[in-house]
Amino acid sequence: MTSNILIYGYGTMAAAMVDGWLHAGVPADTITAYNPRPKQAAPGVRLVTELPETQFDFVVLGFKPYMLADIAPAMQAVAGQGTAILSVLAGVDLATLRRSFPKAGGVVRFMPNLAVALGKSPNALVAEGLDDHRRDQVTGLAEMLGSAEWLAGEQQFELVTALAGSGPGFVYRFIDALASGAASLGLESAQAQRLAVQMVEGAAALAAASPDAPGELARRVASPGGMTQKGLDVLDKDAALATLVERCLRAARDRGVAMGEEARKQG
Ligand SMILES: NC(=O)C1=CN([C@@H]2O[C@H](COP(=O)(O)OP(=O)(O)OC[C@H]3O[C@@H](n4cnc5c(N)ncnc54)[C@H](OP(=O)(O)O)[C@@H]3O)[C@@H](O)[C@H]2O)C=CC1
Ligand SMILES: O=C(O)[C@@H]1CCC=N1
Repeated sequence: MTSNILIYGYGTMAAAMVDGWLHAGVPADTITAYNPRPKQAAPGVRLVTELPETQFDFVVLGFKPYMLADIAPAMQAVAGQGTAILSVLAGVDLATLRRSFPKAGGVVRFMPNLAVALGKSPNALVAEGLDDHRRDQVTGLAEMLGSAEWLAGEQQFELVTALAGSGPGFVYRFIDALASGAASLGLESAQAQRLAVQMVEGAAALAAASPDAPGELARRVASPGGMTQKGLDVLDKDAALATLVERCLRAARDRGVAMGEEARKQG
């Protein structure tokens, strides 16, 4: 792919996407990163602190959602008819993006997670105004970072963001809880953390490779009358874990809806 890409706001998420694209073979000299303050960019990537005056094929919005209304006016020069806007901004809907970039060729909500750096992120996508060629290119850019998960509509985008975008944060909490629980029960803490991380990596790889659902895999781990079932009984009592996780996803989703509302009012 020879398209040129502007990263607008080179923070944690955008830098991880750049790492993923470089790892997948995107030439570094096709990527320009704009950040208002100087930063170390990935090798070969041009980092600028003044916005270039040229137009780009893709512009990735990598700043915080609440900044959109202040930033968009200054961006019109880089986002013309030939530009697709790729927004990772949590909560910000297509209509707000469209209003913010009326001259752009199309707008895309592109929701990744930090595993993009390893090419292992599910990437949720919805778009407006893209022609078929651009849509194929967006699919290709997403697949380089993991997978391209086009959604039929935008209604559940905040829930998908809570699950697949925020999700690593929730899994890290669970890994932490496993490690600190084992440490409280007597295991050396660095060893507990190592074991917890490797166990989750293997368990996720097995779930990804298996045709069976996670529930069935859990059943297989739990030998009848054995240890695992006793542990699962604790998680399952009064649907404790399921209830907690649903509350967690609802809270994250509702915050996304609220952030989108704020961006809509400002825009
Ligand atoms: N972190 C994650 O896992 C995920 C994040 N997202 C989304 O990614 C976006 C960025 O989040 P994240 O990377 O975590 O946050 P960061 O704070 O790491 O990144 C924000 C970036 O925006 C830059 N910035 C600040 N002001 C401006 C400006 N006026 N113009 C251009 N850039 C500016 C910051 O520069 P400086 O550091 O110099 O202030 C920084 O590089 C958010 O919209 C979030 O919703 C989506 C999915 C997952
Ligand atoms: O916490 C956030 O708002 C962003 C969206 C998904 C992950 N991080």
